[in-house]
Amino acid sequence: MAKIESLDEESPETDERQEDDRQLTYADYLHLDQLLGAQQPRSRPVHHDELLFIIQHQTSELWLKLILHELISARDGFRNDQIPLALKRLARVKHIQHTLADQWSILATLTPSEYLQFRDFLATSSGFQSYQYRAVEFILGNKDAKLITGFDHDEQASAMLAALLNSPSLYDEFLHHLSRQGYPIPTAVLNRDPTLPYVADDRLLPTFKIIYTDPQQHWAAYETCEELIDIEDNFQLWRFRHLKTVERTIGHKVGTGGSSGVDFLHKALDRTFFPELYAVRTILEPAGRRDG
Ligand code: HEM
Ligand SMILES: N[C@@H](CC(=O)c1ccccc1NC=O)C(=O)O
Repeated sequence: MAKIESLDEESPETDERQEDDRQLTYADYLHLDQLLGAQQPRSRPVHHDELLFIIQHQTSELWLKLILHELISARDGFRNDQIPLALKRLARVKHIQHTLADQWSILATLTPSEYLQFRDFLATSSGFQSYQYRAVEFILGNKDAKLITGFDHDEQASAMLAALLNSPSLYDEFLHHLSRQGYPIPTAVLNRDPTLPYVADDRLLPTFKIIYTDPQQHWAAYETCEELIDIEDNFQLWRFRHLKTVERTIGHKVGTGGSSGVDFLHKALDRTFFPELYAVRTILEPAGRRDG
């Protein structure tokens, strides 16, 4: 993951760093000059509300960066059978997701009339080109190799997306973990091509039914399944709030990214990352009526 793991690549030797530390200020540490210099409205004359639009997106990208960092670590946790660590990571992801969902109310103060006054200056740029958003979708299992080609001009983004496309998703690693714990997981699921979108497999349902029918006996697996459901639930809330914000701002106009806009975003709501965790709800029965 080029972007994530290169954070300390350029750390100076210890002596040099101690020298620097004596003068380190708040602004230095946080690179505020770069951070606060990165809001550059394109509208002319500059429209008052473009700053809101830019900051809403930049803060979203910062939180997406942290979500990705935590999800990669959670996936490692599953891979190494470290469930408490994975759950710790997912707990933080859920808090960030709440912040991201709540933050839509700030953008909702942007009226259609205001947005239209600077929308043309955005030209063909679109949230569709957010590679960190795509990376989060990939690690959660919503893979689509076609979507990588849009980032050919950005070597680091392409490398990160290719790495995530070609490696198992969070859910793939969870299923491998369950298999190592002795839960029956079909070989076809364990050996699936990780570059393809995950496809629901009903043969997993008996395993999840066992876990959900007797949580006390299967607590770690049960708790983890529910954490994953929370993550998907929160993700869907973000998608829904995005859709409703888009609807109140541009109605059914086509998007700057060339899509149909609201209708396109509506279809994304049908995507599920963990299909069997939802499907198991339908086949659950009250305790005492356990047929297996
Ligand atoms: C008034 C504000 C916004 C409007 C009108 C808007 C509109 C749209 C539209 C129409 C699309 C479909 C692609 C296209 O044709 O452009 C889209 C996609 C997208 N937008 Fe926004 N958006 C807004 C704010 C945001 C914000 C704040 C974010 C945060 C990062 C965001 C992230 C995304 C992402 C990630 C996609 C791709 C979704 C997918 O592929 O499933 N958008 N947006
Ligand atoms: N797709 C939006 C434009 C838009 O929202 C946007 C433009 C540039 C950077 C981020 C954006 N946000 C989400 O799509 C539109 O059609 O108005």
